Amino acid sequence: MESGRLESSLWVGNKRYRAVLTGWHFNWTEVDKKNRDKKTISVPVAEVVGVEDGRVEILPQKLVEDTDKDFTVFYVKRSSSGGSSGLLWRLGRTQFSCPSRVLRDQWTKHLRTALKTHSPLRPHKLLVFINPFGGKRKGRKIYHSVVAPLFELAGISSHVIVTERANQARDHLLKKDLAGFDGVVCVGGDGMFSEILHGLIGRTQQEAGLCENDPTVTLEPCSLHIGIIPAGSTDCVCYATVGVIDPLTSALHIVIGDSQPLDVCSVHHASALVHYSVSMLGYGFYGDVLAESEKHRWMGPLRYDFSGTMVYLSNRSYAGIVQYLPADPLLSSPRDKTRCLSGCSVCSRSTEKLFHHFSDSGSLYSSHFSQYSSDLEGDWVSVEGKFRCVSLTCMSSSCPRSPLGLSPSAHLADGTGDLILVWDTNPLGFLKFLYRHTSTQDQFDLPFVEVHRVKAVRFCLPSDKEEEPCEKTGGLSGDEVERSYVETESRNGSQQHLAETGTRGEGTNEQKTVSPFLCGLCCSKTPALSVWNCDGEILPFTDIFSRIHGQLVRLYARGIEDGAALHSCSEECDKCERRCILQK
Ligand SMILES: Nc1ncnc2c1ncn2[C@@H]1O[C@H](COP(=O)(O)OP(=O)(O)OP(=O)(O)O)[C@@H](O)[C@H]1O
Ligand SMILES: CCCCCCCCCCCCC/C=C/[C@@H](O)[C@H](CO)NC(=O)CCCCC
Ligand SMILES: [Ca+2]
Repeated sequence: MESGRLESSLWVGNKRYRAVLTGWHFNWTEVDKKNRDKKTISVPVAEVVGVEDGRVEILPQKLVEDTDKDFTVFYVKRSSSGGSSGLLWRLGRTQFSCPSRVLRDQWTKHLRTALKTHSPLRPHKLLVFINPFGGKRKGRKIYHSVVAPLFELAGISSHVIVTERANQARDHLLKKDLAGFDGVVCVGGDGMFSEILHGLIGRTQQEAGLCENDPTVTLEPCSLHIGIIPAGSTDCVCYATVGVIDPLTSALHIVIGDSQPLDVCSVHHASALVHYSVSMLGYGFYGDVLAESEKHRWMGPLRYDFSGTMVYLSNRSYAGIVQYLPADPLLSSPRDKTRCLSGCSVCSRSTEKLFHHFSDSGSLYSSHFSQYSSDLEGDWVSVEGKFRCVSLTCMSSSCPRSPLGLSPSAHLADGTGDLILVWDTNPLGFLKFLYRHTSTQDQFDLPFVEVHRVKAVRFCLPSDKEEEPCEKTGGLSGDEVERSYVETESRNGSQQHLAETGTRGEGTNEQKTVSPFLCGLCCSKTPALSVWNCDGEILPFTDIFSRIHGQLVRLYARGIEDGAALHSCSEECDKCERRCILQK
C-alpha cells in the first residue's frame, strides 16, 4: 500500500461511496446498487480546511453531534455565482459515516497527517489587526462572524487587535514581540494593508541591519505572510491578488496557507524613504482625485466616484520630467496582452533570477550576496512635458471599478512595474482613456498614452515651470508642499525619515491636505502642482525616486486562477491541469 493511501466504503446519508485518499487528493465516488461508479467529488488535500470527529457544522453557527462512527470534512468549494468564474470560494462540508469507530479513527488520522504533509505553509498562529473604521465600518463584524469560526476550525490561534488610531498596527509591527507568529492579518482596506506592509518591511530591515532610506540597498524579504480580509473602500490589493472581494474567500486562502509573492515599490525623496507602494503611485489625475476625496470621506466608498467626476471636469495637466530605467524587454511587455495568473511563468522565472544566490541552508530569506543591488544599472530614458497623469504600478491594480486594472498585463511578482504616461490631451481623449479602464478596450492604444515596463522611476519638476499658487484657496507651491508635510520619525534610535503623511481616516495627524481641485473652480489659475497618490496616501513630496523590489512580501493568496482551466474542477479534478501544476 502506498504510504498515506487509504481506501474504503463510506456513507453520506444513505448513499454509499468509495472513498480514496492518495497523497494529493481525497476523492469519493458514489457507487450504485449494481456497484457502478457515479459522480466523483475530488478535493486536493491542500484545499481541505479541517477534519472533525462527529457530525459538525460551523457556519452560520457551530453545531456538534459527537457520534463515534462519523467524521466531517470541510474543504474549499468553488462557486460560480455572480460571474466569478470559480474565484469565489465557499466552505464545503461533507459528513461521512463509517461502519466502525476504528475505521473512522483511521480516516481522521490519515487525513490530518496528509494535511500537515501537503500544506507546509498553513498558519498556526496569526496576529490580526481590525480597522473598525475602514470602508463601511464592518471590519469587526466580518471578522467575528466569518473569519474567526474558520480559524477555530483550522486550529489557528489568533491574537486580535482592534485598532484605536491610525498607524497603531504599523507601530506594533515595528516594535513589539512577533515571535511565534506565522503571519499578520489585516481586516480593512488598502490603507490598512499599507500600514501592515510598512510595519513588516521596516521590522525586517531593522532586524537585518539594512537601511531603508538607501534606494540602492537590496531589501530583505519579509518572512511573515500577510493575509487581507477585505473591509475597505477600494480593496485593490485583495482584488488584484485573489480576483474577488469576499471575506470568506480570503479567509480560506489564509487558512490553507496559500502563498503569493508581491513586488513592492519604494518611494524616496532626498535620501530618505517616503513610502512603499504596491498598487498605485500616481501623480496628476489620481493624486487630485485622492486629495479631493479626502474632503468627502463621509460619502464612504462613493467619494472616489464623486471626486473623480469633479477632478475630470477641472481638466488639468501638469508639467514634469520623468526618467525611467526600462526592464528587460525580452522577458515581458506591458502590451503583450497576457495576464498574470496563478502559477504565472513570468513571475516564476523572476523568482529564479531574484533568488538564485541560495545560502548554504537553502533559505529563501537570506539569499542576497551583496547589500547593494545591480538592478539600477542600465540606460535611463528621460521625457519632459505636460501630463494628465503619471502612474506607476507594480501589479495590474484591478479593482471592481476597473476589473482589468491600471495595467492589465502587469505581473504581481516579476520585479518590475508599469509606468503609464498620459500626455496632455483634450477632455474627450482623456475621458476615453479613463472609460477604457472600465471595459476590455486597450487603454494604451491611444496616441497620447505610453506604457513602459520599468525597474525604477524618477520624477521632478522642470525648474522654470513652477506657477504661482491660487491665493484664495491656498493652493501650495512646490516648496510649501514639502515644508507642510515633512516630519522626522525616529525608530528605535535609528535615523529613519519616514514621512508621516496621515491624510486618511479619523484619528490621523492633523495636517494640511493639498487640494488643487479648488483652484480649478474658483479661478482660472491652474495650481502649480498635483500631489502623489501612493496607494491611497498623499505624499509630502513632488520630486521622488522610486524603485521596484521584486517579491519583497508574501500574501496568503495564490493570484487569479484561470477560469477556463477550472472548468468542472471540483468534480473531476483529474481533468484539471492547473491543480496538478499547483500540487507539483
Ligand atoms: N482606529 C483607527 N482610527 C482611525 N484611523 C484608522 C484606525 N485604524 C486604521 N486607521 C487608518 O484608516 C485608514 C483607512 O483605512 P482602510 O484602508 O481600512 O479603509 P478605507 O480607506 O475605507 O479603504 P481603502 O484604503 O481600501 O480605500 C488607514 O490608512 C489606517 O491607517
Ligand atoms: C469616466 C469614468 C472614470 C472611471 C475611472 C476609472 C479609473 C479606475 C482606475 C482605478 C485604479 C485603482 C488604483 C488603486 C488605487 C489604490 O491604491 C488606492 C487605495 O485604495 N485607491 C485610490 O487611490 C482611490 C482612487 C481611485 C481613482 C479612481
Ligand atoms: Ca510587478
